[in-house]
Amino acid sequence: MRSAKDFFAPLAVGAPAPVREVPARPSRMIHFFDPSNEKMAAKIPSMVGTVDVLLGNLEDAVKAENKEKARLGLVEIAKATDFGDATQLWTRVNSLDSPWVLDDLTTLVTEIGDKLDVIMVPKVQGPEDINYVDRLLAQLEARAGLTRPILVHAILETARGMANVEEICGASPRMQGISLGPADLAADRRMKTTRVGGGHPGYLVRQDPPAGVEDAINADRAVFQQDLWHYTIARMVDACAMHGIFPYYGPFGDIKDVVACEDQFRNAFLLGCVGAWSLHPAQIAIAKKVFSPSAADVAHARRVKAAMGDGTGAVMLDGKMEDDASLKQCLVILALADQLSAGDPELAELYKEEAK
Ligand SMILES: CC(C)(COP(=O)(O)OP(=O)(O)OC[C@H]1O[C@@H](n2cnc3c(N)ncnc32)[C@H](O)[C@@H]1OP(=O)(O)O)[C@@H](O)C(=O)NCCC(=O)NCCSC(=O)C[C@](C)(O)C(=O)O
Ligand SMILES: [Mg+2]
Repeated sequence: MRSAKDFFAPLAVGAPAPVREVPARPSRMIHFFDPSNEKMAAKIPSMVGTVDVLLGNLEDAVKAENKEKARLGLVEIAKATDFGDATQLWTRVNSLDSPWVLDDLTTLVTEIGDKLDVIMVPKVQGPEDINYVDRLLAQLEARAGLTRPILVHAILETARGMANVEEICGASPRMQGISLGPADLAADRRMKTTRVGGGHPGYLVRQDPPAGVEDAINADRAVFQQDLWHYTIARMVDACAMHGIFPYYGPFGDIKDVVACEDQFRNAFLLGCVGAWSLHPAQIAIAKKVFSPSAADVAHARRVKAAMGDGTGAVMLDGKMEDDASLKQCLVILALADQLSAGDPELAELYKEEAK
């Protein structure tokens, strides 16, 4: 067991000191691209400033024969691109049991460690996986002479990872957040779906048989599709909140179904997630819309704040009781609105106009 006193000590001589608090930077959409795909890679420099996070993916969805090309392609893009303040650069390395991950980490940290904000680690099973990456990153950061630590993001995509999610979140001060990996998690749990995220028409609740009708069992009865991911996302959100790190919905594979994508993203937003992945340019605007509070919510939060004075007691507003706890929810919305509008003049204008 590591002593609490040592938790914030660097894990290698010469490595930068770990962060005490994970920086809360906008990350409404983590935009995935394959650096070995020349057409896709060519678009990346022009996307800087239009997305919160650009993520060079080296793992699944990159062909085995392209793993090295993807790694070197990411190095080239990172060296040639100024990401500015508005866009972060992340990567997803190959899984820890793969033949590629050691070279992924060694090459990326030593070549472009100063440009990389976060390394996403797939298929994390428990805190031991984070401990391994934590020490290795410290050694590589020291070798590269980095002055700020690279943060780590875990993907929740195994049943064991799910069972250990609290320990994973608390395994290192580098832990920045967790994303749901619904496709691998479904396979590992032996769920009987064949999709990348989203719902399923077979997972439903049916209205009771109507009374006083012949053959009531077979009568027309409304069905309500249920959310397959509710338990998983809610547990992930609690684990992240408990450790002061950020939860994210992951990918929505039905690129053409922009309506259901928006619904899935919004469920995650309402439950506490700060962002989702965009796999295709069409999903960027959806994530931006969903993970930025609406102007109406911001205006309402301001009214509650004004009505609540010193923040204690209870008041009536539009027929509803507001008190210390509803004010706290409103302050979450206002803090997010302030954070996002600081880097986005359009949002700043939207929130300002509503306030009038
Ligand atoms: C879905 C695909 C195949 C459709 O690709 P496409 O070329 O067929 O689509 P398109 O509509 O024809 O593309 C239009 C234009 O957009 C470009 N484009 C297309 N996508 C992007 C992009 N992401 N970034 C930048 N540009 C992009 C594309 O190159 C094209 O350019 P063009 O107009 O010049 O011809 C493609 O979008 C893609 O490969 N996206 C990334 C997929 C990916 O990263 N998957 C892995 C993450 S999900 C996952 O791993 C699961 C998880 C968590 O592990 C677990 O649940 O277990
Ligand atoms: Mg996966």
